[in-house]
Amino acid sequence: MSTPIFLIGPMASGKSAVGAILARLLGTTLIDTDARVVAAHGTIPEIFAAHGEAGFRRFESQALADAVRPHAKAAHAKAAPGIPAPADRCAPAVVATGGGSVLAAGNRDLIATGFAVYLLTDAATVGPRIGADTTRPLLGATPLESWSRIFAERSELYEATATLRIDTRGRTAAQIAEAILTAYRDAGH
Ligand SMILES: Nc1ncnc2c1ncn2[C@@H]1O[C@H](COP(=O)(O)OP(=O)(O)OP(=O)(O)O)[C@@H](O)[C@H]1O
Ligand SMILES: O=C(O)C1=C[C@@H](O)[C@@H](O)[C@H](O)C1
Ligand SMILES: [Mg+2]
Repeated sequence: MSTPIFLIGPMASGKSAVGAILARLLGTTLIDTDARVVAAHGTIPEIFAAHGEAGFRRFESQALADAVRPHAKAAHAKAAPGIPAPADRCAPAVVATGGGSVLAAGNRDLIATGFAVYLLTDAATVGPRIGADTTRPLLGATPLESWSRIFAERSELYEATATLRIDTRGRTAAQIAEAILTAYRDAGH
């Protein structure tokens, strides 16, 4: 089983958009943990309203664990004597994480089992993307101020969790996906 690719980074950095292109390049479909949480539990604002941020984080951790479970199973089978190794050529899982997934140590440990790509960006770049945002409850009434504060709080966690950091500023999602694929291959995956 190939090493899974995890995309990490702040809200609107492009994890879902880049992930969809990267997955297509690799011949697989994107696993978007936010989308899985929404499919199972309702919209993100609804979840925050009903269960608080803590409830959302529990669903997020579960979605992340479910995303990597097939990989962990295959890695175990490979190590177990007498069990044939799974095909090595299957496409790696591409996982777009939620922006706050790095907050929990358990999530960071899971992400560290794969190739973790930090999509670096800044307030000037995401400003136009989050201006009228109603889908990200943490951004509230002053999205850019909230984004900047949250980014400052988490920046070190993104850096520490990443295998690779990509500066996404001034690049299209397609260019970023291509750069990740090249780095992933260069790293021997
Ligand atoms: N490199 C890019 N250039 C231009 N637009 C981009 C780029 N990357 C993403 N976008 C756009 O920015 C918006 C936010 O991107 P996306 O939803 O992928 O962010 P995200 O990191 O998944 O955010 P979240 O953490 O909230 O899930 C989307 O409209 C997307 O199409
Ligand atoms: O950065 C965050 O805390 C979040 C990012 C989004 O991906 C969603 O997971 C949610 O809006 C929270
Ligand atoms: Mg996303």
